[in-house]
Amino acid sequence: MADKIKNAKIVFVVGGPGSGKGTQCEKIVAKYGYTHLSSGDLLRAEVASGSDRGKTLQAIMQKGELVPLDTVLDMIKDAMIAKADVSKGYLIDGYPREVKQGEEFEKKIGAPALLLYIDAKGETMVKRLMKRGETSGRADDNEETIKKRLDLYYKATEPVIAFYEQRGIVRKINSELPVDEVFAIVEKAIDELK
Ligand SMILES: Nc1ccn([C@H]2C[C@H](O)[C@@H](COP(=O)(O)OP(=O)(O)OP(=O)(O)O)O2)c(=O)n1
Ligand SMILES: Nc1nc2c(ncn2[C@@H]2O[C@H](COP(=O)(O)OP(=O)(O)O)[C@@H](O)[C@H]2O)c(=O)[nH]1
Ligand SMILES: [Mg+2]
Repeated sequence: MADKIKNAKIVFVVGGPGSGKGTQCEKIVAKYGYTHLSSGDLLRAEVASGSDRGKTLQAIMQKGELVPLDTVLDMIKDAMIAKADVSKGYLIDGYPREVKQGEEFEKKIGAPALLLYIDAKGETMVKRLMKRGETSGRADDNEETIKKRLDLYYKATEPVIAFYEQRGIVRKINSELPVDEVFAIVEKAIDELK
């Protein structure tokens, strides 16, 4: 089964909470027909299902912590296989969150061709998340959890970017700009892949 996705084009989309990963991914899907897999959305779907596993996940996410690596990776892999026949490429949004997650992904699935580093200032991310929290209904879009998510991002996820920079596949995207200007930079990075 996993053979089906062995040669797939894989793009990691990494950035802090509220940096604009999901927003840019939607635009990439519209223009390039890639399959968008947000690890956070997959986890939230499991929570919404009301399963026992979902209940455990909910508690972890509400604290702003990371769920066990294997749980997320299995979900991503299953979702990738389900789309293998129609996918032009995969946007893996919000993963890897730590270097170990990247290493395991490569062992079980394959290597990324590109890492889009969606970069915004800490204060920008907090502002965006507080605004999103007014309507998102997300249990983790509150001031206390946002602070923990940001701290964990700087501690665990920024090293992921350094790790892939050595491989020359990181494109840093300034997401302080308006959405369409950010996308213009994203387009260049995706076009280079062809
Ligand atoms: N690989 C992952 C992805 C997510 N999570 C957990 C911890 C996160 O705090 C929560 C929500 O993930 P999101 O990617 O949705 O959250 P972010 O805050 O990073 O980004 P966004 O603003 O896109 O929701 O799920 C995790 O443990 N491991
Ligand atoms: N000004 C501005 N706002 C953005 C941009 N990208 C996202 N936002 C806003 O920031 C919030 C978080 O964006 P989202 O895509 O959910 O970020 P993610 O957490 O990285 O997936 C959303 O409510 C967006 O409206 C951008 O490039 N510029
Ligand atoms: Mg998102």
